Amino acid sequence: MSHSASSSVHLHRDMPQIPVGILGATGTVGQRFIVLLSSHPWFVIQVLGASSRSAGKPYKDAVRWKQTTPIPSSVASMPVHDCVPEPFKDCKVVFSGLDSDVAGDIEAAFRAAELAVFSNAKNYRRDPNVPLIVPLVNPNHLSIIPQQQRVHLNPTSRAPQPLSRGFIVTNANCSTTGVIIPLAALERAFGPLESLMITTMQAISGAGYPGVPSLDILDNIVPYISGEEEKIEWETLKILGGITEEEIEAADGSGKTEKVKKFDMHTNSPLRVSAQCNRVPVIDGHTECVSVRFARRPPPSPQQVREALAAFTSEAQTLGCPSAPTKTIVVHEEPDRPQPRLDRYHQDGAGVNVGRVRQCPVFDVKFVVLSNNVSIGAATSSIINAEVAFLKGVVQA
Ligand SMILES: NC(=O)C1=CN([C@@H]2O[C@H](COP(=O)(O)OP(=O)(O)OC[C@H]3O[C@@H](n4cnc5c(N)ncnc54)[C@H](OP(=O)(O)O)[C@@H]3O)[C@@H](O)[C@H]2O)C=CC1
Ligand SMILES: N[C@@H](CC(=O)OP(=O)(O)O)C(=O)O
Repeated sequence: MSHSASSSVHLHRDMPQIPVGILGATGTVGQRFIVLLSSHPWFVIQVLGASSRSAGKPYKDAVRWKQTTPIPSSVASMPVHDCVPEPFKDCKVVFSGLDSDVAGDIEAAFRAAELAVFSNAKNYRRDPNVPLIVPLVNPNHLSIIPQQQRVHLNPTSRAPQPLSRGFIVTNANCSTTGVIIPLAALERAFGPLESLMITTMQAISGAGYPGVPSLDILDNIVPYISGEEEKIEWETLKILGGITEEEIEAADGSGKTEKVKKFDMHTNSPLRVSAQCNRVPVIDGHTECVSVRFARRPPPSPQQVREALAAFTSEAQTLGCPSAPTKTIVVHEEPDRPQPRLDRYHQDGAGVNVGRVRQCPVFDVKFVVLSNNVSIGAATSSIINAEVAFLKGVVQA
């Protein structure tokens, strides 16, 4: 596929071809899945799903294709199915780009049918047993999956039995994803963060297709995106927090104890986050202005921050995930970068761009982040999450 494939795929040349399905295959995120997966070294698109408006049609007739490359010939004539588990039963992984109005019930039905679901939708991000993973930051949160499988029993077995293969993994909101990668790099280098102020300028593709009416967004900025600020403020705590383990009394009345994992939501080092979100007339690429105060005093200098960002590597990269960017964070020195039109397709949109790192007279440092909302902000994250799951043996090839 892209950028990093040449450097890492050879490490996993023996990986068998893995059948995958896509839910919401006709949407903005679904189309990005099609483009990325059609040249993936391991994953092979086997089944496509969308609404009843699309089901029964060949993909090329169901989709309003908005990508800059043609529909891959391998999927153009594939039939679109309803989003029910049966046609997907042989898929090792199901990627979901479903509208959140319907993702909740559909993804739960797929999990119950023992399918591994990697979702972009917001529905299960707050679930205490579902990992919320930005693959360049916290793939270690996959360790909650056995607990999720114990809680959601297999409905087809006679005696109550945990799921053995079905689970849901979510990725984060696209603005959370862009900003959390440099923040994780700073925490790793300089210890806990104390306060964050984040102002976003979000692309219209974030609202799906057809999205925001042209008469609202041309020559304009809309200073409101429903639910977005709360998502950034809350998701940041779940992703940057670790997982704790507690011994509690087992619910079966036997008097035995059991270990229960919990997301710690950054409770040991309280982090205050304030986000303000704006929709701007850019097609792809979310820009975010960030000010950070560190807990440790004295704080790092802007130069130390630049060096720490540039040096940051993710576990996904060291594991050899073929879709992980070679450079997780590109640090720009030019005074007027990053810019969406110039920087959003660098590394196929799999990494993030940071620039304008400088002293903040109110907090400690401030900088600008640019991330591709439909790539690392959506489909690319799900794909890397699935790659990590295979490399860690969470999903068997
Ligand atoms: N766009 C972005 O940048 C990001 C989006 N997300 C999230 O990803 C998900 C998809 O977003 P996006 O691609 O923008 O949305 P779109 O509106 O572009 O696509 C929605 C998809 O869901 C399908 N769908 C709608 N209703 C049903 C139904 N009743 N049953 C089955 N399928 C249905 C549509 O199929 P059909 O064509 O047949 O109607 C389509 O394939 C959302 O949950 C969104 O919040 C997350 C991060 C970033
Ligand atoms: N709300 C984001 C895109 C999105 O769908 O977010 P979420 O996956 O958190 O619902 C935007 O409009 O740019």
